[in-house]
Amino acid sequence: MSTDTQPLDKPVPVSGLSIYDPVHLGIDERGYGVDIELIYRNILLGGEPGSGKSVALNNIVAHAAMCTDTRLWLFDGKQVELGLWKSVSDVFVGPDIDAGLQRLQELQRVMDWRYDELDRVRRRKVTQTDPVDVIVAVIDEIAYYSATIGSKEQQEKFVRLVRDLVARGRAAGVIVVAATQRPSADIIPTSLRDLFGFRCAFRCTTEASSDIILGHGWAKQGQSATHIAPEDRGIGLLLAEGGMPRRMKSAYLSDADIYALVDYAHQLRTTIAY
Ligand SMILES: Nc1ncnc2c1ncn2[C@@H]1O[C@H](COP(=O)(O)OP(=O)(O)OP(=O)(O)O)[C@@H](O)[C@H]1O
Repeated sequence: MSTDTQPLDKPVPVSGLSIYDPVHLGIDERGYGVDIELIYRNILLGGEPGSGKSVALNNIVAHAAMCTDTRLWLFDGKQVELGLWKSVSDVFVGPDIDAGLQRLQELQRVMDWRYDELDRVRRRKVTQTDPVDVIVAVIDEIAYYSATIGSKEQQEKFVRLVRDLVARGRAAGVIVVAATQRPSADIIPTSLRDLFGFRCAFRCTTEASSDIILGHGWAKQGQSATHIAPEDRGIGLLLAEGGMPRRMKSAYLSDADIYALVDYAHQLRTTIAY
């Protein structure tokens, strides 16, 4: 008889991931896994409605939720895209610009405080051995806060705060993951786009909008998300700083998968003090 079964009254041991581990996004055209090193980076995802941004985001959120060294801050204007993760998030902001601004300002203060601490101990960045949790801030959909709800002043403030977090957050352990279904110059100005180390363009209707996500000139070189067929949901061009866009298909997590992952993340976050 096997002796390695767990008595039912004993908690099942769980172990978590780290945000310093590569994050699995999907597979490329040759069938190789697409994993990204998100630590010290930010990622922007864009594409037309229904092109697969939220499915891709869920992979990143799933990884972050499984991490015992990560805080999850979710900003979801539609509430339901990231809503399944709400119970394991540390902060969840719905369609409320005041709450969005308040939380971003809080995050900015955390970042500034961390830089003061780094400066005090003469260090450049937080590392895995520091007793500091990385904060992953996921914003879906960025245009909802920057162009749809609130006053113009509030929208501009939201963009200013996001820009500052994307520009300065990385070394302080603040990672921004942002998605938009409106890849236009007013929503994603070049100065903001260029701060994202990873950019992923899902299907776009124009070469201009594909370039707004990936960077100017890629469409002319044949790298355009307009080439992705409308029925190819979940396929995108992933660009890593300094590289070539890589065609990939994101991994798909069904709602049932997400429920199971949320349960697991819940167990992790309540049994492992972090
Ligand atoms: N990687 C994938 N594998 C299989 N199906 C996918 C994949 N990505 C997307 N889909 C399908 O496409 C649908 C739309 O995807 P998703 O919700 O991610 O789009 P979106 O770009 O976030 O849309 P919106 O901008 O309207 O929020 C999904 O519900 C799913 O059926």
